[in-house]
Amino acid sequence: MPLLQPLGQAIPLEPAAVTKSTVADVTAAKAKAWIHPHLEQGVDPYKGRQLRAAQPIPQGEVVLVDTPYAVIPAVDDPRTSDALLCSHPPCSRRMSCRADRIACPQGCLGDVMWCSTACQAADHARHAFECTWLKRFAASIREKRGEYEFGMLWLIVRILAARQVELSAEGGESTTPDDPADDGRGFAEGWQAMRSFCGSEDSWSHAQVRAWTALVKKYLRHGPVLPHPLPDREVLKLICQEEANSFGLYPRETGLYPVPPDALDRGEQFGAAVYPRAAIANHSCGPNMTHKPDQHGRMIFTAAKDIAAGEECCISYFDLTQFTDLQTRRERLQTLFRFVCRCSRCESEEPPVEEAEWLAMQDQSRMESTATKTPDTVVEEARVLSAGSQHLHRKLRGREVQLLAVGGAIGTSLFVQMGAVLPKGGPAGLLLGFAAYGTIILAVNQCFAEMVCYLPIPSPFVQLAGHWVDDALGFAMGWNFFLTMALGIPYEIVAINVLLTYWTDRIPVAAVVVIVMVIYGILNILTVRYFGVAEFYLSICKIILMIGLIGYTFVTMVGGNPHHDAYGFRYWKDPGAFVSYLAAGNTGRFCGVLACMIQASFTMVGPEYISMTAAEAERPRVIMHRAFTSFVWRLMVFFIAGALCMGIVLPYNDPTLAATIAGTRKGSGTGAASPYVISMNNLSIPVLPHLVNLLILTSVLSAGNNLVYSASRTLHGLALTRKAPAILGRCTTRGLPIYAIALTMAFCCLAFLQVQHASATVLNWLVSVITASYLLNYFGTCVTYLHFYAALQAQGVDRTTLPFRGYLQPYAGWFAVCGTGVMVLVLGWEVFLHGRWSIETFVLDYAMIAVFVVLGVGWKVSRRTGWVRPERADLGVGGLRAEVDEYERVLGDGCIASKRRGAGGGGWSIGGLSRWFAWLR
Ligand SMILES: C[S@@+](CC[C@H](N)C(=O)[O-])C[C@H]1O[C@@H](n2cnc3c(N)ncnc32)[C@H](O)[C@@H]1O
Repeated sequence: MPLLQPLGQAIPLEPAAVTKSTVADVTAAKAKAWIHPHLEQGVDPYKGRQLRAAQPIPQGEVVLVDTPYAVIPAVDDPRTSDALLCSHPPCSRRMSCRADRIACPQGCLGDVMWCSTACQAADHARHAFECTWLKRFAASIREKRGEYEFGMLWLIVRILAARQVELSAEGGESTTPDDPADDGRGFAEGWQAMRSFCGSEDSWSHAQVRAWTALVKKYLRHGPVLPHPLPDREVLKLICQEEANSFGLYPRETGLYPVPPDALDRGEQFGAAVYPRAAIANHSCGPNMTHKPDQHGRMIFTAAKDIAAGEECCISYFDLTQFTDLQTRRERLQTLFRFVCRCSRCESEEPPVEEAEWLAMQDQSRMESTATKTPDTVVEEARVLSAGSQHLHRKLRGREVQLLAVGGAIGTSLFVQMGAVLPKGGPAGLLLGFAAYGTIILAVNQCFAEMVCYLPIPSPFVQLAGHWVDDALGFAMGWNFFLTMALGIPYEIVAINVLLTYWTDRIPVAAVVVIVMVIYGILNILTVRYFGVAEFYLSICKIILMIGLIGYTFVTMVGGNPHHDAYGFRYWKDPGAFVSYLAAGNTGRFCGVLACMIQASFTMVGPEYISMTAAEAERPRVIMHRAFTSFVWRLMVFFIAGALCMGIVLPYNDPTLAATIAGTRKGSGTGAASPYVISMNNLSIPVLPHLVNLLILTSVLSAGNNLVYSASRTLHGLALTRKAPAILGRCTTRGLPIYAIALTMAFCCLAFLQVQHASATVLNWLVSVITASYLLNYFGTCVTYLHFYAALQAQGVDRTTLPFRGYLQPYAGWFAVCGTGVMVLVLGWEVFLHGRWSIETFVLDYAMIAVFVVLGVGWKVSRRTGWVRPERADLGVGGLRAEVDEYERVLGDGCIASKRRGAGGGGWSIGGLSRWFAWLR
């Protein structure tokens, strides 16, 4: 909805608040519109008409006073309301419930009142036009459609009434379109001005236009109840224009910028109106005019700063005290006004061009299908594609989401790192540890799924924590997520070094780190154009590699190896299935399984990767639903099967594995960290170990590059939402968030730790810190879920109406909170055992908890953020849910899908590979 806010929320306010207008000295109370002599009209190629200063206008001067063409009150209960407005438009004064008020003798509607008999008499002809309509429809529209739609329809009826009055004054003759009733400066008046308003059917979504068409047919058709001359189509156009141009009337001024720290919001809406001249003002998030209605409903624009000659004069369409960061402002404008703001403030805060390149790259893969679409289809798609996605484009299909999510979730840890706990747990301990942690990640997945399917928006778990629990939790989770990725970069660099030593250990460690840093720097600074395409292929490689390794295990265990040794489950018997780790007997076995569970909490990830694609999924609820239900099972197969295979191909006491973990052996070949590669060498298999090592190496290299990109953009996003220093939001002229990239790249330096310490030791350090970050992210998300669940209950929302309903909730949520909470607490359990205290291990395992708490508490105290009570939680997240609902409804009608099918669109078409991955639906 545009300037008119939902009327049902209107609450009477103190009349004194409006009477403090400063314009009294500019024009007498009964005066008509007044335009500053230096104000003129212009045209902007993107925004359309605009107001601008022909000559300077000093701060504090009134720029425009405009009288409403039509105005309605926003009323809860007319008997007690102080928000009633005198129905005679030129008066439109606000009336207290204690004042004498004259009601309609026909009793058409309680909201219709006049302040005096003179106003009633003067308004006779105009009111006669609406009276029958109000009597006939007002109550039923209010009841069936709600206050908001009633307000909109009534405003249209009042516009038609004003037109009728004009026509009778003109003796029934309409002014011709070529006869603009303006004042010599191009400012049209009356109906003529109304018809020049922007806003047509094309500006609104298909579903919205259909809904309005139905309203026109039912309530606004010309006839005896509503004797106007316009055909339905013209009335529909009028609605589109009214929605794009009407003003909400608020007691305090809108648009003071920069917003003073102690600024009040603009108060409760008491009415809505359309103004012939004021509607020409465009929006700016850093406006140079404030606006406020006076006690006669006239709209007053005042210069909030000195306005230079030639400068555009803008107001703010929403309350700047409430919508502060780029994302929420954009969301607001998109939801209510359906345009992307091009003001200088937004442009300076815009995300870097690189992000646009990443999106454009995704577009490339669809060019084939787009080329065959009709212009209609493209327009239709463009109209709805960004719904709820906050300006990301909804273009990813099911299998692309699956591939990107699988690709993000499997990598170094599954191929290499898991082997580190085989000597601690043994093959059965490894399998059990992964299966046990699997139950926790399943519960975590249930929580992610229910919330993300409900609100598939960008970075959902970070945004929703801020909206539904406390902004401080959102802040801590945002930074924690950044750190998870940033610390992952040196982890990948160290892993590259370890994998390289398979071929040679002659390259100095520092040289490897520097070379990789240079590669990442160049790739991230020069271009990201081919980044997504590369990720797509690499994800496929990773999946093929994992399937290949499972196949390798099966083939070799049944004797398909150069030794013709059908070793089967031999290593489960010799040296054994379990290891008694750190203690004898069952206690030791339990400790072994626990160590494997902790490794699993580093390796088994996934729900967050699905969530990160939510805002770009084409049919978000269908795709997310499918992805969450099927993907985790598929992933569990990879992880559980991976744990099983690792325990089959290698005995837990393999000397090469032990030496690699300890970092004690030198010499070519000993850095073959992957248990699979070690096993291939043990079986004297030629070539294959080199190939597998190479494949692992490329996937690790790409993972690090991906992390530099994602972490720097997350940091940039935090800066734009004022959750990080503003300098990190700055971009180069090419739109590169250079400071965010620089800070992210600084984390690479941690990889230099290998110069002093064994690579395996550094890997373990980083794994400890990152594992804590992962777990804290899950913990925060599951806490958010429990709040979401409580809010649904408190607000009477039936969970059966949700797009995804998790099993066993809220118990699964509690299990996930407890499971991840306990895992975070036991991460460093070994140091508490007798004789194993190590300050270094303790700090590495628990530092992230301290960071998380300090971040959250610091933000809470400094920003005085509030804990959101379930009954007050905004489940719609500022209209985003409604946007997604509408988008899904349009898709449900087959609007896009059928047109695409008709156009022969074929999904992700890189080399036709998607056909081979059809099973990833
Ligand atoms: C109330 S009208 C303003 C006058 C309008 N430019 C005209 O030609 O009549 C609102 C419309 O102006 C455009 N607009 C206003 N502010 C804008 C901005 N900051 N960026 C882009 N478009 C804007 C949008 O199309 C919006 O729907």
